[in-house]
Amino acid sequence: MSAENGAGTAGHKTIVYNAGELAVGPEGSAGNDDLRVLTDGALVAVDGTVVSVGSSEEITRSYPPENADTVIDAAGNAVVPGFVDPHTHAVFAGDRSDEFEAKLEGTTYQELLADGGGILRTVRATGEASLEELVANLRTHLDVMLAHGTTTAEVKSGYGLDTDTECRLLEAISIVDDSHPVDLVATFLGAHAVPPETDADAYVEQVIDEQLPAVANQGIARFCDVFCEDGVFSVEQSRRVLEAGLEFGLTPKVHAEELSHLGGTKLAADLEAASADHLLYSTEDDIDALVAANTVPVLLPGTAFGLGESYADARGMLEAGAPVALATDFNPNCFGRSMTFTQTLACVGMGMTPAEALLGSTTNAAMALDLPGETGRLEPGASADFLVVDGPRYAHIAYQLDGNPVRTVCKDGRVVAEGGRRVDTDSDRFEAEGTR
Ligand SMILES: N=CN[C@@H](CCC(=O)O)C(=O)O
Ligand SMILES: [Zn+2]
Repeated sequence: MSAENGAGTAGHKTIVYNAGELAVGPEGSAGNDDLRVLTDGALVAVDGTVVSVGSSEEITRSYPPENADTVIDAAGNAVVPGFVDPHTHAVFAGDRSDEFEAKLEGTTYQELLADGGGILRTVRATGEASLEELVANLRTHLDVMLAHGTTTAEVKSGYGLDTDTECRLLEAISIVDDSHPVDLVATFLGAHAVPPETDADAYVEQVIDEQLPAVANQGIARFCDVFCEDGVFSVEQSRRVLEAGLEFGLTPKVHAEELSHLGGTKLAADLEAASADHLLYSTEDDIDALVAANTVPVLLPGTAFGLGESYADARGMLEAGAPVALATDFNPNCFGRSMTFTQTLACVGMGMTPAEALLGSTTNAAMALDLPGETGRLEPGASADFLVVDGPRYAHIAYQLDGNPVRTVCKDGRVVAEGGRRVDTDSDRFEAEGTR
């Protein structure tokens, strides 16, 4: 279906045509605007930037496919923007699949954590891992994310809980960002759990006095996040960390109202955080505060699904005018790397429409990461990060229950994954397997 034909002169030209539907992005600036869809659509990009979108007829007349370097005949399948996953904990070591079994038998997430399991267990395994192992693990996870359509992802530190390991995690993120097609945004999450035999207040001081200056000096993290939760960090402790992060130029994010209602959503609004994430126990009042502060609600239906909890009130948030974003929350407690499964859960579990789920996985997710306004769209000026879906309509992303509905992934106008596998951009295999 795709071909690299080496026809280029100046600038690498990419063309995709015969898209049953081409999802361009929201009609307006973002948020809850309707999704703009072109039928029998096409797109052309030069050097990784979209220069034109329109009907296949118009585009192939102005830009003949034989003059392009990367040619994709979508053969009637839908084409959508690459997904932005705005909340992951994808850099860690160790395995917690036995905790999945324990939870099925009734042990709660909080009980595991209080017993030194959960996050603290991953912290022990991560502390023993070398930088090379962390880099290799992260690459493996990103290959899977990419093959499921994620072209930009946030990755948090948070399994270090000491200065050296937190910085090592951020370094791993930076190394992989430089050498993997998925664009990464790094978040510092030193306040992810209280280390064993440590007083929470004393640990908060350590995060502020030791970890934050080292992280700021390293210059990799853009955001500072906190797990604001009963039995983890209080609203006041969270505020101290986030305000200190702001002084170092790190924009706040908050894990809020995941397991109980504590006040993290209002804290996020008060600090004009980029996002407040989880929100399973947020109230209408909390959501109004987020909307007024332009803080993006990031919902993680995979976590609720895995924990057997009720989902966040996505419909209430959309009705309140919030630009609901979606994320995988990929971590050892929620071992899901697929933004397509996330969209299925958003639709079936939270009553979002496939269009809302797609906007939540593209433009709204980009807003949660303060990315430039064109991110997550297929309009002139945007990066040519797009997916060919296995089906004629974009609704197939959320509709298909049996695997990976993403056929082809293009990053910056080049094919980087096909048939569920990452491929080498420089390879010539598309000439052999292509349509021409
Ligand atoms: N809640 C805090 N952090 C993760 C879970 C991390 C873990 O259990 O390892 C989350 O967002 O769900
Ligand atoms: Zn999280």
